[in-house]
Amino acid sequence: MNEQSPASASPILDVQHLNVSYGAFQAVREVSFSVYGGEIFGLLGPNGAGKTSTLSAVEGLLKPDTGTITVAGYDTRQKPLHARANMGVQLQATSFQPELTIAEIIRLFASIYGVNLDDAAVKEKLAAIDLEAAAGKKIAELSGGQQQRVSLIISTIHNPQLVLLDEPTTGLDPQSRRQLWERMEHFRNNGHAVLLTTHSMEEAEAVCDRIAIIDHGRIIAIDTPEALIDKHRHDPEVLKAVRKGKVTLEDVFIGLTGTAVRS
Ligand SMILES: Nc1ncnc2c1ncn2[C@@H]1O[C@H](COP(=O)(O)OP(=O)(O)OP(=O)(O)O)[C@@H](O)[C@H]1O
Repeated sequence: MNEQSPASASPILDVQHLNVSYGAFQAVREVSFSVYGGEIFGLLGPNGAGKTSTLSAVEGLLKPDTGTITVAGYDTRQKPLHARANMGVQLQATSFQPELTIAEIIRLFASIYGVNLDDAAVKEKLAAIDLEAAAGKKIAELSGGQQQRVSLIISTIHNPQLVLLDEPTTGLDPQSRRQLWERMEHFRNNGHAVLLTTHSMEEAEAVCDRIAIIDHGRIIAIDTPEALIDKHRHDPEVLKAVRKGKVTLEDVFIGLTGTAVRS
């Protein structure tokens, strides 16, 4: 497995031997991976594989049974506030105050993070995602894609080293999806680390520098999308999954995780 990234020597996110349970059910089993600065890392897996549980443990929303997680060198259990200050988490539109305008919401979150944003800075942030005209609107007045873009601005308002995105492009049209990809690439190119979950193999191939495939709570492969395709292109199960002659990441994914629909 390609555990090392050439981008940077010490990881911004380091997850080691993570185990997460809900009562007697173990959802995450011995999951270990690292995400480096200058890298977009994708967590892929069938429904119920344990992706959101892993992300929630990183975010500090649920307590792992065992394992260590460090963000920018801070252990999330020993130094939760330091770790939290170095990560940006994408919130759902329902988390935003419905009575406030977009500009007010951005200013509110900026003040929570101790970031001073004047009118011009808010305008600049909105302009960067083509939402200048939405400054005076309420969140419910925006489309799903526009809401996702606002959410991304807010999650990165404190310039965190790590950005965590749980299925950030689900339901977006190709234009909105590409704009979000560009924002992710912008963070990556500025040395930040991006961790995202996705069910889109096309997305993983297009933007992820490395991916981990997780199934039944365990990581079964970590590598660049290209290396995974190369390594598994002759596997019988992958060849069975090929649809139009050319082996894709989705064929490899199906080859490795099987065709059974998860309950
Ligand atoms: N709060 C909970 N209580 C009990 N079981 C849970 C809870 N949250 C998740 N699970 C179970 O843990 C397993 C992993 O769920 P998780 O949401 O992490 O998967 P996922 O890979 O994000 O799935 P999806 O792609 O469907 O979002 C699933 O079997 C799920 O039913």
